[in-house]
Amino acid sequence: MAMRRRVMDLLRRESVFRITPNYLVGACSKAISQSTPATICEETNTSKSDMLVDSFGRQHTYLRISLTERCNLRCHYCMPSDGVDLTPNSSLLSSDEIIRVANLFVSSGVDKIRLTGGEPTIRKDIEDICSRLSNMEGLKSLGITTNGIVLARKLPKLREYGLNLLNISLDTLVPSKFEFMTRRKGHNKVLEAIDVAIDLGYNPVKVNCVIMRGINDDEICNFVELTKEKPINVRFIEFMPFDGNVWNVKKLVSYAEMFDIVTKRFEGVKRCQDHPSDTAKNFSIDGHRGTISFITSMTEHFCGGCNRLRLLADGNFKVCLFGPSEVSLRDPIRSGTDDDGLRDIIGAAVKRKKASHAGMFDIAKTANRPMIHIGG
Ligand SMILES: Nc1nc2c(ncn2[C@@H]2O[C@H](COP(=O)(O)OP(=O)(O)OP(=O)(O)O)[C@@H](O)[C@H]2O)c(=O)[nH]1
Ligand SMILES: C[S@@+](CC[C@H](N)C(=O)[O-])C[C@H]1O[C@@H](n2cnc3c(N)ncnc32)[C@H](O)[C@@H]1O
Ligand code: SF4
Ligand code: SF4
Repeated sequence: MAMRRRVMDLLRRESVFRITPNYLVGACSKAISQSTPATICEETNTSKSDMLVDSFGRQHTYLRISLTERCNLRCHYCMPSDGVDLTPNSSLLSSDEIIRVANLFVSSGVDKIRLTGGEPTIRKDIEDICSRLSNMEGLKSLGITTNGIVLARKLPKLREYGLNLLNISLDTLVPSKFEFMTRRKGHNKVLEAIDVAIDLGYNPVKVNCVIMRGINDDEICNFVELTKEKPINVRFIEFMPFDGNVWNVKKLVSYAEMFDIVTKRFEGVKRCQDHPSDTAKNFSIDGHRGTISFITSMTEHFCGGCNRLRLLADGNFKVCLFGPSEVSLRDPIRSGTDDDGLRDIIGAAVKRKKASHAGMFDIAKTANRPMIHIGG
């Protein structure tokens, strides 16, 4: 039975990955480019549906799926110091439920899915989920955002199962600071994961770095230095407020300030052409193999080009990272609602999406979930 499923998987994958079957991409030789999603799937004729267009005309094509509320780290900026309430396992979406919901989105025009969490790599059925998602007709990119702790070991298989976008979070190059920021050990494992990802051909490997004043703002130039030799994209992220993360405007280092720090030290910093739905403002630096970016959610939001929706591990659907409103898809699924009924619920929530977030001071006062529940 297992063998039959594997053969069926391979056959299906071959028919989806007609341009470059993923398992035929040479392990080290061929880059998995984030800008050429054709390496994972050819263009399909998936129709875009009104369900995913909001009242401001934004078409949502990117679904972030949180696979778990659990994590093997405890980052101060994400996880409240006294932990979070965990949803009982029976109330989390099963892999079949995730695939059913993802299918609804992909058949309505979503072409990019990112897995997140908590820490998505600790979910036991992650390989099965990746394999089933990457086989979906119409899905062009399947990504993950991960802390990298167990990635070096798991990445070859995940890549084989269709994972073609990789963002790894690393906030410091100093091991003792890593232990302070994450309340756990493992700095060397994250560095190893970045190198394994480069060797496997992910290009660029995106490195997410949340900058907090007095904690790691002194390392900005060291991270930029890293892009000289490594083909990575270091993304400096403005610290954002979420429930329990003791955000404070004094700890926020703005895009303007970070940019100033970088350009005072490095010459030849040039703005790249960004995609309208990018979260990041991207820059190349003369003579560097890698690039740098800034994610400016607080001081220069990018809501006008927003194409993102979120499915949380407990089955709640969230149309905005900072919007408190959520609607359960799990409950209707478990009470027998058919696909049309689910589409109605999703479409109505999308239509209620606001034009932009409320501004950093209002966000800081609004009840939302802890970041670890939302997944970024
Ligand atoms: N304000 C805002 N921030 C976001 C959104 N999506 C992601 N982020 C933040 O951007 C940072 C990086 O998130 P990632 O998980 O790497 O996702 P991404 O930036 O969409 O990644 P790419 O697909 O590589 O562009 C995190 O701090 C996220 O919380 C969004 O829709 N709005
Ligand atoms: C919530 S994590 C989940 C995925 C995975 N555990 C990881 O850390 O990459 C997703 C992203 O959100 C970022 N993040 C978490 N809390 C944040 C905050 N308060 N402000 C800005 N980014 C944050 C993390 O650095 C990470 O890149
Ligand atoms: S940022 Fe990621 S690694 Fe850190 S606590 Fe949150 S979910 Fe875990
Ligand atoms: S804050 Fe909300 S509207 Fe703005 S980019 Fe993020 S998810 Fe989209």
